Amino acid sequence: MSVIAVMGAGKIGEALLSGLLHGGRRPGDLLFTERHPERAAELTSRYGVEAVEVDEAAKRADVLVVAVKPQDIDPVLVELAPLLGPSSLVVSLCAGLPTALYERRLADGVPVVRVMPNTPMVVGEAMSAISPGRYATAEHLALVEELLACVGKVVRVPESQQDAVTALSGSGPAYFFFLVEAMIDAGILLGLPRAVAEKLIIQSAVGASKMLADTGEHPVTLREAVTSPAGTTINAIRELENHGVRAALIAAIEAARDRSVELGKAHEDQPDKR
Ligand SMILES: NC(=O)C1=CN([C@@H]2O[C@H](COP(=O)(O)OP(=O)(O)OC[C@H]3O[C@@H](n4cnc5c(N)ncnc54)[C@H](OP(=O)(O)O)[C@@H]3O)[C@@H](O)[C@H]2O)C=CC1
Ligand SMILES: O=C(O)[C@@H]1CCC=N1
Repeated sequence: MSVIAVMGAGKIGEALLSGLLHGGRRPGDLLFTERHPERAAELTSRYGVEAVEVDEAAKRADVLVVAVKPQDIDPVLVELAPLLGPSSLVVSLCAGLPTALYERRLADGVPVVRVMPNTPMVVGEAMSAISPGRYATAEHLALVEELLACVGKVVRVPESQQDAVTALSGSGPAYFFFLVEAMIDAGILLGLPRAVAEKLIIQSAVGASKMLADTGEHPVTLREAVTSPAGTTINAIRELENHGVRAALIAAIEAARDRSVELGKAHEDQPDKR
């Protein structure tokens, strides 16, 4: 089985470690790098996974998963450049960063797969989209797909769609959490105890998600089934439309896509390997 090293065990890096362990990977097949010793010790005691230095990760791992913030990528690439060759596999989870950035900065032939996952990985319900760089083969892509299938669903997309994917499903869980938060606030306004409002809304979100996933029905059909003639729901829908919620969501997701593009361009002034 491949050894996987996660570089940068923050929110998504930890979600990946924990998701892979839940999905049946053994702690001995996983490694991570982390710059704060206390955080490294905490993760090792929680998951039984070894923290290593970058050179050790590059030596021992078949797959190096880069999970640092896009703003932190430059020193990571400088560190990795002398350590990796065509037999390595780099998997980038970083929003906005194109595979071409890695290819410019690492040795010729180092295969890179760009992935946009999301945090439901911690409960085995990630949505990940994967795209190969110029040196990644069908086998590399299949390996990454198999790895991510342990922690949720996987789709293959052309890399040109990754900024849109990032805005839609990478950030997507945050939009749902935001809606849930706002709906709980509405319950408080209507005089419900907070614990009751939370229970009502969270279970409604779980039920609605399950209907979307299990029935195969279009969201419009499912919404229409809730919306009785001259009933309560249509009054709420009219207010949502009056307040431009649909347009706000479209504009929000477009802004997230634009930021992803911007994050990718921020490294263009760094020197290439030659
Ligand atoms: N959070 C999410 O929902 C998603 C995030 N992503 C992507 O995943 C990446 C990580 O995001 P997220 O987990 O939210 O961010 P975090 O800041 O939580 O995690 C990044 C981690 O990388 C560490 N780090 C930075 N530089 C190094 C280094 N040189 N060596 C080792 N560790 C390092 C950071 O340490 P320190 O604390 O010292 O900064 C931090 O622990 C980003 O590129 C993001 O675009 C993708 C999909 C979803
Ligand atoms: O907010 C971000 O930049 C990261 C990428 C997608 C989700 N979180």
